[in-house]
Amino acid sequence: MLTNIPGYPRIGSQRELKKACENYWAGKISLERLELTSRQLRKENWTGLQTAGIDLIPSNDFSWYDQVLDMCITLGVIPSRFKALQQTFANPSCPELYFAMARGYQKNNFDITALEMTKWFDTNYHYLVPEFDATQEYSLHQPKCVAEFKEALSEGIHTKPVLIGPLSFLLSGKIKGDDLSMSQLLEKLLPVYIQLLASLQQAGATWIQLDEPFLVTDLTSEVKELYHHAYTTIAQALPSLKILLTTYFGGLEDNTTLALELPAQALHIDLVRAPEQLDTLLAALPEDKLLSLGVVDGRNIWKNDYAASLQLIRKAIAKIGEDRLLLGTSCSLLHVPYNLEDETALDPEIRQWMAFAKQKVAEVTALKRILSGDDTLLIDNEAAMSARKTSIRIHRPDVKKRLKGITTADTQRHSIFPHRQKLQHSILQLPLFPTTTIGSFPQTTEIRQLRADLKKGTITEETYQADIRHAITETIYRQENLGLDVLVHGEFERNDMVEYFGEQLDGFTFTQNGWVQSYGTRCVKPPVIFGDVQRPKPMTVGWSSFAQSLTSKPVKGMLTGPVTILQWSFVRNDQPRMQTAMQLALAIRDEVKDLEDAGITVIQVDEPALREGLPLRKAQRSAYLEQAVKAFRLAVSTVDDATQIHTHMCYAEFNDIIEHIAAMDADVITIETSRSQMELLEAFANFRYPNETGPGVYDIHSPRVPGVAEMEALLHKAATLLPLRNIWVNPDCGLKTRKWPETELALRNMVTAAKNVRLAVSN
Ligand SMILES: CN1c2c(nc(N)[nH]c2=O)NC[C@@H]1CNc1ccc(C(=O)N[C@@H](CCC(=O)N[C@@H](CCC(=O)N[C@@H](CCC(=O)O)C(=O)O)C(=O)O)C(=O)O)cc1
Ligand SMILES: N[C@@H](CCS)C(=O)O
Ligand SMILES: [Zn+2]
Repeated sequence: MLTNIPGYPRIGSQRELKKACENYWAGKISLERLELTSRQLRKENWTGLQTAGIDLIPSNDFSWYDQVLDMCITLGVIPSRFKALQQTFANPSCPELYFAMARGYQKNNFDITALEMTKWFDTNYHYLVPEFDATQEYSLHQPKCVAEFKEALSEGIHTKPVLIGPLSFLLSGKIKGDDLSMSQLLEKLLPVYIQLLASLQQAGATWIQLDEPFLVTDLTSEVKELYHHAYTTIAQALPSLKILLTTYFGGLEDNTTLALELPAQALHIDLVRAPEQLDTLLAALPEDKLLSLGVVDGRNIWKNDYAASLQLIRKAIAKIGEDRLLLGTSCSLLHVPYNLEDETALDPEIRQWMAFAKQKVAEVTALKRILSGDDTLLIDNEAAMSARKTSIRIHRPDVKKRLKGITTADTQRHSIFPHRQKLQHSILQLPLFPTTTIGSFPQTTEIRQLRADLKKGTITEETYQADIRHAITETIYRQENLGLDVLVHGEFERNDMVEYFGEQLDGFTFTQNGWVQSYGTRCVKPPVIFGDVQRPKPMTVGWSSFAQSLTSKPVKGMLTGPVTILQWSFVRNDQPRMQTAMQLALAIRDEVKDLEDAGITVIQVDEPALREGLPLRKAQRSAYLEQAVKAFRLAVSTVDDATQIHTHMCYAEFNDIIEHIAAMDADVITIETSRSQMELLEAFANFRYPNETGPGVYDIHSPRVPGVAEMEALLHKAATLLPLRNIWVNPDCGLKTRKWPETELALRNMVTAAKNVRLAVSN
């Protein structure tokens, strides 16, 4: 039985890659230095996996920014707006084009927007969306997967190159224009894929992993046909290729036959998300196919329950024999932190229930050793499992009792929206097209350093608080000078919009170095929910009240919603997720009430991850959405009609969930729309969404400063889609990743654009 890891984290155990890339962008280090760090990180991963005893060690799971973008560059899927830049930087080893596609490019007389970015399935990882159009001609460009395979070989390590499979690549992208069908596109891409696979084979690769996570989603018959066509064509062109067709994040369900019919030598399945699929697969597996069992959870940080895993593995052995089985993690370990050994401050009781990437790899090999008779490993594991089940740290009867007592009235505002809107307009007295921001302002090195100093003990809590108050004061004045209508305090006291709340709630613990890549060089440190959640005391009221005391303009209270806290944490797996979400909702509800009592008239409860949590299968979606909406409503419905509730969402498509967005009944929703040129707003228009809406007018992921005319045009477009009195003006998302100069310029342009549009509509 071979052991198989579908992918490993790449940011570096001490975030070395993040630092190297950011220093390269800032001109502080050379390309050679960035490449050196990258090579060191790859080598560390490969040797670590080899030492652990893994047979199928992934390569090409490394990326400077994103693996989907890597594939775009490799196959030449480059939007026409980058062509001139491509010619300017003709040297293939120059990463200027690569980073420009990721981050936009606004220098040397170029002004090019980045590729759109969106969620990778139901994860907090974001990928860059490939743009396909009829004019593109595809060909192989700098195939990094070949280079990395050879690099590993030169280190004496034979790896398994990992590529996104042709259909998942195609389905993760957007076809621009009506003159290119999916099948035409596939016809153009396939020869280049084949050429790429042939190059890998020529370089000596044996197993090649093709990731096809779309196989766990609902597929049309056209797409199923394309799957057949693509894989048959590849197999005919390269009959000796050993393809490990890899699925994850769910079960194959109605795509089981399809997945088994595709000519691949092995199929990887996720038995953490969908253990029930094992029986079907074992019964239907063709005799010449191998099955890779993903039994160790690649999406969470809990220790593997060996007894449960062994039951699945033994069943598979009994049916098809050890030789036809591979054993591994459910998906790439990209979604978990590197190494639990680095966590010296974790409570030892909770720590013994956990496993990070390095420990998960060890779990895979341990399972194999137990199968060959090493029972000691099993005994330790059983002790950890039973300690967790019986720990008194987990259960709080008062929380469970409060949850049981929730009534429908607790999830409903007192009056319907039109009544609330009238009241709020008369109190807030805002102009048409009111301007606001989404909450965070630049988290400068100085602000982050303050927190680092506080942690190290080199400054006192008093100094920290005074310096944060100073940052808030400056930011309130900056916003007043810019002429914004509804202000924010800037979120300077927060390391992260979820971790900050996790640190203050009971039932959570948090790590020192549990970083996980979110997009590009941006990482998050998800807190860990291990038990019943409760708010011991107010979390944000002091900062919000202070900010409000500085100005006569409304300052939005700023909270993270229950579904987003759930989605961006590592969640306990001993009760249904939605039960945890409702506990979180009660904690946020208490905070909302305290903010209102403190005189905050506008309160924003962010739910950017509401869509991320959507089940991948349509049949399970409405149940999830009903519960998610209920959790949001429970969190906010405690307020009076006069208090304006905002919510915010980014990285979301709204077409298929718009009725649930409406059911959230937030007085104002701000959304990310600029990268898609307001395309996302059409869902709101088609549904005649009744409440107020702030479609983002500029992309905050890029340092690029949008011009007044550009934002004005977007607002005019919004005005054709929504009632004028309902439109707010704001960026796509928070500004924490930006620098102050570009932020001020962009916001000044945004306020001018709003003023121009006000004038235009009043004439
Ligand atoms: C809105 N988004 C978020 C998502 N998920 C979250 N959990 N949070 C989000 O905000 N998902 C969707 C999007 C993804 N977007 C982002 C945007 C920005 C970041 C980001 O900026 N990440 C930071 C790390 C943030 C943080 O926790 N900072 C801490 C520690 C900072 C640090 O590195 N300190 C240094 C010392 C100080 C220094 O020299 O700078 C150190 O420890 O070495 C803090 O501020 O205290 C990032 O840099 O990646 C993430 C997702
Ligand atoms: N209030 C948060 C929302 C991010 S999705 C921010 O502004 O950063
Ligand atoms: Zn956002």
